[in-house]
Amino acid sequence: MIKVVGAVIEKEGRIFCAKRGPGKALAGLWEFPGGKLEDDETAEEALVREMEEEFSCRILVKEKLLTIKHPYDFGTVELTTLLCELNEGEPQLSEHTEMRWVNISELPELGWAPADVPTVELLLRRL
Ligand SMILES: Nc1nc2c([nH]c(=O)n2[C@H]2C[C@H](O)[C@@H](COP(=O)(O)OP(=O)(O)OP(=O)(O)O)O2)c(=O)[nH]1
Repeated sequence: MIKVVGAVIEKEGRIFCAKRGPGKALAGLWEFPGGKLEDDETAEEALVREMEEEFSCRILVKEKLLTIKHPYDFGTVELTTLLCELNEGEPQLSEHTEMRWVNISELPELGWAPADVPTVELLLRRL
């Protein structure tokens, strides 16, 4: 099981979305930025670390949204999504090809990593 955490960062009704870079699993699909948990790390700690490493910004975790298992051909991912806000700095692009702040109602228009779809649906229901 590959444990992964993703940040649903909200600002004024928009959500921060990132497009996975080339040469990785699920390249070219949109995701909630984050990554794999390291040993002995909580989901919250992993997410704060990943946002600093990949986007050079500091986030504040507000609440857990959901945990879902998704079987891919390379293994099963257990994705936990956490609702967050930006605390310090603006996200800077590094490993991803593109980043966007998207209105919640427009989230379904992006091509999402399959494991992210239940979180997108949850956000739409909470509108
Ligand atoms: N970060 C992230 N990964 C996701 C999401 N949805 C989803 O299926 N995944 C999958 C893609 C990858 O197989 C795995 C996360 O790997 P990653 O490549 O982002 O993690 P990482 O930065 O720790 O990885 P690494 O390249 O250092 O090994 O989870 C999502 O919303 N965010």
